[in-house]
Amino acid sequence: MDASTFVGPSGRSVTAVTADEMRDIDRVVVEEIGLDLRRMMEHAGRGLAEAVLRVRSNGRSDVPISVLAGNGGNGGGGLACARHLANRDVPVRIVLDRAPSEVSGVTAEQLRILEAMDVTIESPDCDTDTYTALDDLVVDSLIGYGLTGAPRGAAAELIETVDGAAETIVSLDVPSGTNATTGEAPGVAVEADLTATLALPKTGLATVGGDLRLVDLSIPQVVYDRLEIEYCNPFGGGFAVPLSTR
Ligand SMILES: NC(=O)C1=CN([C@@H]2O[C@H](COP(=O)(O)OP(=O)(O)OC[C@H]3O[C@@H](n4cnc5c(N)ncnc54)[C@H](O)[C@@H]3O)[C@@H](O)[C@H]2O)[C@@H](O)CC1
Ligand SMILES: [K+]
Repeated sequence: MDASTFVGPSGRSVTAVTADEMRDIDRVVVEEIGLDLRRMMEHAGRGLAEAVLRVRSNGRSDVPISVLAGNGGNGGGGLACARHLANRDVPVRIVLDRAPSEVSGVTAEQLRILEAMDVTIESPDCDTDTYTALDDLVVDSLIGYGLTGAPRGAAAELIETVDGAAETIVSLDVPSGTNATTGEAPGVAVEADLTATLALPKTGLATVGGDLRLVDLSIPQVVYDRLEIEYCNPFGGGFAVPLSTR
């Protein structure tokens, strides 16, 4: 992928990375720098919430929000976002692609916080009609760069439902069902109006529709230097920037 495909507001090129390169970045950040997933997930959740609130303030200021969440890092970022929304009295509910008891790791920690806040949490064992009646504004955090093969099970059902039901979809990192490296969809995929992608754009986003926003995870320059990935802080004095493609 041509490194100049993505352009920040200053007109400067922003390097795109494959899923494998992003995994390498995550590994160096965690293992060599000590910036752990919990911390980065908080940045992801806040950046996503800020993007969602911008969309909602743009003529949709009273609309409730459904946050679709999977069990991985992508779902955890969506759950952290939901906390910020609930803290601002935005009517928000969580729609999981599995039972709450099957959510694990750091993502389960995010879920426990929402349970303690009494945020509504639905899962496939809920009443079917309720489960699939999504709100007009949907946050898609089912699957990120960890997609393997065509979406299956409840995740696939939710992707199909959201594409038909929601007026506006904001996806985290990549639209769920889209291969982050190639942009191809091996099965159903979310059609996002806006994708809030994390740290650096993923190469596959070059061929995906909708607007694009880059959210800072606070990954230091040294990480990119160690991996010989060209990086010049694209955020300026802020923490998120719109990206365009060329
Ligand atoms: N620096 C980072 O690494 C951070 C990453 N975050 C997010 O975490 C994501 C990566 O996390 P993970 O590696 O846990 O992976 P993902 O969360 O992208 O995907 C794993 C989840 O997707 C499900 N899944 C994968 N393929 C599926 C299929 N075909 N059908 C149904 N379900 C499927 C898996 O069961 C699992 O629940 C990134 O895309 C990013 O959005 C952020 O939340 C936090 C910071
Ligand atoms: K997603």
